[in-house]
Amino acid sequence: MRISVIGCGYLGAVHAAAMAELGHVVVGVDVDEQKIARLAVGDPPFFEPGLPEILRSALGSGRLRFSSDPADAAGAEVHFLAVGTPQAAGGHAADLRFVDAAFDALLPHLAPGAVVAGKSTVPVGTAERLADRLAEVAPHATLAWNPEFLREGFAVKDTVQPDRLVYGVRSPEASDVLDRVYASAIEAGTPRIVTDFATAELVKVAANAFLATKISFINAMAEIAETVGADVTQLADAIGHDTRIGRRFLNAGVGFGGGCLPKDIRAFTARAEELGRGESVAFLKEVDAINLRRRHRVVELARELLGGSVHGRKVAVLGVTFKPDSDDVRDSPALDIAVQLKGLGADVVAVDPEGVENARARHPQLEYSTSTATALDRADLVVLATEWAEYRALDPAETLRSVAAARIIDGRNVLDPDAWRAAGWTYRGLGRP
Ligand SMILES: NC(=O)c1ccc[n+]([C@@H]2O[C@H](COP(=O)([O-])OP(=O)(O)OC[C@H]3O[C@@H](n4cnc5c(N)ncnc54)[C@H](O)[C@@H]3O)[C@@H](O)[C@H]2O)c1
Ligand SMILES: O=c1ccn([C@@H]2O[C@H](COP(=O)(O)OP(=O)(O)O[C@H]3O[C@H](CO)[C@@H](O)[C@H](O)[C@H]3O)[C@@H](O)[C@H]2O)c(=O)[nH]1
Repeated sequence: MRISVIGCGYLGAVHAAAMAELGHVVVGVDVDEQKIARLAVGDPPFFEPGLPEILRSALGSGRLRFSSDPADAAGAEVHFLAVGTPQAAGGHAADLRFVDAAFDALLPHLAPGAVVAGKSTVPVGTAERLADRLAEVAPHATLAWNPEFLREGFAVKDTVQPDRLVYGVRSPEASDVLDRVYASAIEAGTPRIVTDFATAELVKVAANAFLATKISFINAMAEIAETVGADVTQLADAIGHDTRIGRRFLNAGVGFGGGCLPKDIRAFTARAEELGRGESVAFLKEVDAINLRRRHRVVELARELLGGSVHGRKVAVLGVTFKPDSDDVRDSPALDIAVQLKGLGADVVAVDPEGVENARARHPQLEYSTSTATALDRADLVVLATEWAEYRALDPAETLRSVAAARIIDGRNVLDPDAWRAAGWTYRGLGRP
């Protein structure tokens, strides 16, 4: 099939390359010419495992190209909208300017029968508004909403083998077109839910709200565990054995960040308030508040371990990305902690295998390194903030030789407290003794 993908960021670039790998003929369109130039030569502008390989393979096959001109999307049977929907400046609602601009730019290029399939995460009601506009301006085309559930770090696998497909449609024809796009996943047994626009939009934000709530639930338990000397990791293991609860997304620590969960729960709350249903999701404000408290808790612990003040003390912050295997620093708890410590006068050196460039662009006031050894050298305190494999694998005895003082805060509860204490470290986790 001929496909266009409008917006080639973390979602769109992977979607475009994966669709071409599956045999479709794809054009990726983005307003960012630098991004397009890099993608066109097989050099992804961000880190995502497996993306360079499928990108180069798809470009080599001749089935994938990139453009900054929306006119190049003309002729596609399906146009996926994958532009950003960030938190609006000064508020909590989603900023839909990019969706509207991309949609408007696409309108003159829609062939008869074309399907415009929204992938971006949007407030409920957006699809209906866009469908009404389409009916006025390009009645020969159809709108569908096809939310995306990929996780960064696993984006290629999640795109090719999604857990489920959700189509918000108004006609069986639009659903049939999407079935042809996803034929290989459907043949492999991927469940598919065909529904209306509002349900499709809500499925996406409900899924992220649930995941965020699960994380904040366990972090709330961590707060209680800290108070009574209990161990939240054992608590999570124990409740996670109940298959109704499940162990996944019960890792207590510095909390959730990224370009999705934080902004999506805030936008959901803002939209529910607009609809006069703010009370239905009022708990999401608490989910957000618990999440942000965990970052402050690390800063508090740092002060405590350094005798009341971090001023002038060297703190090695291990990790700046919001999760491992990504270079994404949007709303990253790790970076926020580094910034807060720096704001209190600490001599912070932040280290990360992939995220330093993005972090520096946002917070140039911090000192960065890509070398763990440099960061650890004569540190008064080590904060493990993002659980990259190389930080999880640190050897306590060897690490001890680099630092000025053996103090560590394990912000992700991934180290073995006994091993670190046995090597002479003052170890503090979050919600574990
Ligand atoms: N990142 C994820 O893991 C993920 C997963 C599922 C859903 N989503 C949702 O997908 C959407 C995109 O997220 P992202 O993380 O890829 O964002 P991103 O910021 O990485 O990418 C958005 C891209 O859209 C481009 N763009 C903006 N205006 C444009 C226009 N008028 N025409 C063409 N391109 C334009 C930008 O230049 C940018 O490259 C958001 O709604 C997000 O919530 C993201
Ligand atoms: O037990 C856990 C699990 C995750 N996290 C944190 O939660 C955040 C989000 O993690 P994850 O969901 O794996 O990353 P994303 O790539 O942001 O993916 C989420 O957001 C995407 C964008 O909407 C959705 O498509 C995905 O389904 C949804 O998982 C990260 O900061 C993690 O460190 C925890 O603190 N504890």
